[in-house]
Amino acid sequence: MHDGLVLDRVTKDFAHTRALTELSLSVGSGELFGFVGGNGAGKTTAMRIVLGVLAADSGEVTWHGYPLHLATRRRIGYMPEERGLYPTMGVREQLVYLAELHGVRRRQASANADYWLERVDLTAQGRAELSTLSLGNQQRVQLAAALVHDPVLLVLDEPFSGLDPVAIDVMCEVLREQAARGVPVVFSSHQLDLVERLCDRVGIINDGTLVAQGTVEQLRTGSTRRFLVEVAEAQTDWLAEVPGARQVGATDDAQIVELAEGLDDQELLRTAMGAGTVRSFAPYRPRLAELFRDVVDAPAASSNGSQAVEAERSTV
Ligand SMILES: Nc1ncnc2c1ncn2[C@@H]1O[C@H](COP(=O)(O)OP(=O)(O)OP(=O)(O)O)[C@@H](O)[C@H]1O
Repeated sequence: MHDGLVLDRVTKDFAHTRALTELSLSVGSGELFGFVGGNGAGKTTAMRIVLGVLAADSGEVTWHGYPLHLATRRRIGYMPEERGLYPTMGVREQLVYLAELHGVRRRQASANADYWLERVDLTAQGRAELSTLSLGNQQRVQLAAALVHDPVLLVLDEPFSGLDPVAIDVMCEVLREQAARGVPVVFSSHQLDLVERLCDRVGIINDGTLVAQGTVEQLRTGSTRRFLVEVAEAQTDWLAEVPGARQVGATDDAQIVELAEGLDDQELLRTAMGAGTVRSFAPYRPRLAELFRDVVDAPAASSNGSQAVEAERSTV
């Protein structure tokens, strides 16, 4: 049995599109899981299936080892991409209403609404109609709405979009806090620097298929075919002496070298040492943004999602 949320080989077709193909991922208790993928990759569809807004064509969603039923779904804190609050209703009034809708008693609902309004720094706007708030502040209300009923699971669709830097910090703090309380937190984002900073684990989805899943560390160290090589006073074009090696990038001081499959990295090192003074030689650890581009640009990697998932690392 797996604790927390599990999606097991979830597939979803729309009329002319396969949105998800055997998507499997898990988010354990207290884990912050970042869900990244290009536009139309299938993130929102997967989240809607977790929420029960959409039904999967096949596959299963479980919670602590059992099918996710309505009572648990009511206890999910959800921030939908299309932000579904009531524009003409007062801010505080709707937070209380939403908490009650999720089964919280009136007195507690009021206390929770006040608490979350303060946390997102909107106490002064509590009586205002939602639509009179700026978009970023409406987004802060969305966060409060996702949390006002003390959720057991948080599912947030692009929670950071449109937030100012202060609100981003508040969001990060709140997500970390919720995870520390044991709540599994899954959120999608295109801000990969934030995902990298914040998440325990990351899943990369491309065209409805999960192409990599693992800790940021696992993903970054996964591509051992690339090396950072710094050779001082090197003869020009020393790399040409190593068959199957090519430069794919550079930093200020070093070359990023990719070795073809099956070639010996020590051969690369020996040639580098013969060419000049080797100041550094290490596996190259790409940033998440770079990994993402590589994974999304590689058609072969995306065509076999299950293999990539089992490997728990990027295939690039
Ligand atoms: N209700 C729908 N009817 C038909 N096709 C849909 C529907 N909802 C989503 N799709 C299609 O399913 C695919 C996945 O869309 P989805 O919204 O899940 O992607 P996403 O990863 O959330 O993208 P974005 O980052 O742009 O929000 C897309 O090809 C989309 O056009």
